[in-house]
Amino acid sequence: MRTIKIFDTTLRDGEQAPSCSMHLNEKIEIALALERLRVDVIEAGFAIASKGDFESIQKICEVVKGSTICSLARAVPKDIDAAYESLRNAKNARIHTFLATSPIHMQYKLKMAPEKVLATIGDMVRYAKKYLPDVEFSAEDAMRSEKEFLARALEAAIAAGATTVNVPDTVGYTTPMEMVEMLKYLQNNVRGIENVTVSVHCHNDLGLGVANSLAAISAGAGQIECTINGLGERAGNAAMEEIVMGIHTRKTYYGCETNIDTTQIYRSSRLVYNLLGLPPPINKAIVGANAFAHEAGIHQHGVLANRETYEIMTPQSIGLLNNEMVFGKHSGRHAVEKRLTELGYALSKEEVDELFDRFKQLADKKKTINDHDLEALANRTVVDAPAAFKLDRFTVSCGNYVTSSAVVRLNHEEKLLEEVAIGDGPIDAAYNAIDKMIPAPAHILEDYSIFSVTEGNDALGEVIVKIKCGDKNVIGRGLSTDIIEASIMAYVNGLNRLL
Ligand SMILES: CC(=O)SCCNC(=O)CCNC(=O)[C@H](O)C(C)(C)COP(=O)(O)OP(=O)(O)OC[C@H]1O[C@@H](n2cnc3c(N)ncnc32)[C@H](O)[C@@H]1OP(=O)(O)O
Ligand SMILES: CC(C)C(=O)C(=O)O
Repeated sequence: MRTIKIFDTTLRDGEQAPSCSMHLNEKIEIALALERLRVDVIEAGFAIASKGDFESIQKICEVVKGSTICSLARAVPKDIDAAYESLRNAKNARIHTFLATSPIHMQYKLKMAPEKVLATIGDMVRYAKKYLPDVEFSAEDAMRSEKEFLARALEAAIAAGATTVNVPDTVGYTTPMEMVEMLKYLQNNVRGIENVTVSVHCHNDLGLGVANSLAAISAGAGQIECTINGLGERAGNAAMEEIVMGIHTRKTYYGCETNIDTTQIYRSSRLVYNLLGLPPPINKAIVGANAFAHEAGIHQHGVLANRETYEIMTPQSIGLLNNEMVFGKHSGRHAVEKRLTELGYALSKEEVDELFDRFKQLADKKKTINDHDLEALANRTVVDAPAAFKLDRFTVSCGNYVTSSAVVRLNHEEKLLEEVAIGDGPIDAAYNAIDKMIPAPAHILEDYSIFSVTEGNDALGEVIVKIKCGDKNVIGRGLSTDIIEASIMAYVNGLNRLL
C-alpha cells in the first residue's frame, strides 16, 4: 500500500489568510502539534519575507526534529540563500522554490518570456541543490498552464535535481477530472517523473480543494499539500483533516495510507482555531461540533441499533474521547494531569502547576469542569504571553439609564495601580480605565467576540479581542465564568502581548 506524504503549509500559506498572522510562540505551538500529528513535511515559512518569518523557521528547526522542515523561496538566489540560512539547524530540511508557468502569470506578473522561465527553473533548482539534497519545485498556477509547457517546466526542474515536483492549483480553478487528466498527461510526458515525488497543492476558491487533492491521489500523486482547518490565502487551502480522514476512511478505495496520527486531529484543529481567535464552524467536516451529532429521530434510531448506520468514522479516531470525565473542586492534580495527557496535551511541570491553580479558581465558581473547560485552560496555558500587568479586581456600574463606569485595579511588578473611567457600557468603561494604566503604543480595538465554552448557567465564557497597532495585530484572550471579567482579562492579555 502506498504511503502519501502530508506536507503541511499552515505556517506559510495558512498564514497568508487575511488577519491570520501568527507570533513566534504561536507558530512553535502549531509546529509541535504538526510534529505530534506526524506530518511528513512542515512548511515553516517564507524566509525572505521578514525577519520574523526567518527567525520562526530557525526556531522551529531547533525544536522540531520529527518532520522535515521546509522554507519557501522565489526562483531568485537571495530567496534561496535566506531559505537555506533559516534551515541550517534542521535535522531534515527542504528548500521549496517556485516560479509561475501560466501564460497570464508569465506575461503580466513576472514579465518573463517562456524560454527564460524554463532556464530560470533549471538554474534556481541547481542553485538550491548546492545547499541541500531535498529540493521541491512548484510550477505556480500549474492548472492554468499549457500542459506541454508545464511538462517542459517540470522536466527542467527534474533534470536540475528537484526531488519533488508540485502541481499547484493556485487559484482553485480546476476540477477533479481535469486534475486526473493533467497528472496522467505529466506522467506520460515528463522525462524522469517516475523518479521523483509528484505533489499537488489545491486551493479552495470553488470549494473543490479537498476533492481535487483526493483525485490527484487516485492519479498517482505521492504528496499532498494542505493546511489545518483549510486555512489559507482567500478561500483557503485543502483541509488536512478532511484529506487524511478521507484516505483513512476509504483506505481500500484509494489504496493508500498516510503517516498521520489521526487521534491528534481534533486537538490540533482546536489549537489553530483558538490561536487565531476563530470560532470553529459547527458544520465543519471532521472537526465541527456537529460532525458526530445526531438529532433526527430516524438517525438516532439507526445509530442506537448500529452506530455504523450513520457514522462512517468514530469520534475516537480523531481524538475525541468517549469516556467523558467530570472534575470539580475536589479533584486532584494527578487526575487533571492524566486527563490532559489523554486529551493530547504534553505540558511541562510549570505549565501544569500554573494550569492547576487556574483550575482550582474555576472549580470554586463552576460546579463541574469537563473536557472543553480543560481544553480552554490548556490552550491558554500553551500560548500565553508573560503578563507584565495582571487583573487584581474590578467593579462596574451600568444600567440602561445611567452612564457606565468602571474601577479597575491592576497588579504591575508587585505594585497596585487603580483607575476609574466611564464608557459606552461596562466593558468600554473598563477598557478606558485599563488604557490609562497600561502604557501600550497607540492602538485600536478591532474586534471583540465572546463564546461560551460549555453549556449551562455557569458556563465558562471565552472572550477574544483583536487589537491593531500600526501594521501589527495581536489577539488577547480571557476566560472566566463572568463575562465582564473575561472581557477585562482578554484586553489586559492583548495589551501585555503588545508590550
Ligand atoms: C502562490 C503563493 O502563495 S506565492 C507566496 C506568496 N506569499 C507572499 O507573497 C508572502 C511573502 N511575500 C513578501 O513578503 C514579499 O512579497 C517579498 C519579500 C517576497 C517580495 O517583496 P517585494 O520585493 O516588495 O516585491 P513585491 O511583493 O512587491 O513583488 C514581487 C516581486 O517578485 C517577483 N516574483 C514573484 N514570484 C516570483 C518567483 N516565483 N520567482 C521570482 N520572482 C518572483 C515579481 O515579479 C515581483 O518582481 P518585481 O519586484 O521585479 O516586479
Ligand atoms: C508556492 C505555491 C506552492 C503556492 O502557494 C500556490 O501555488 O498556491
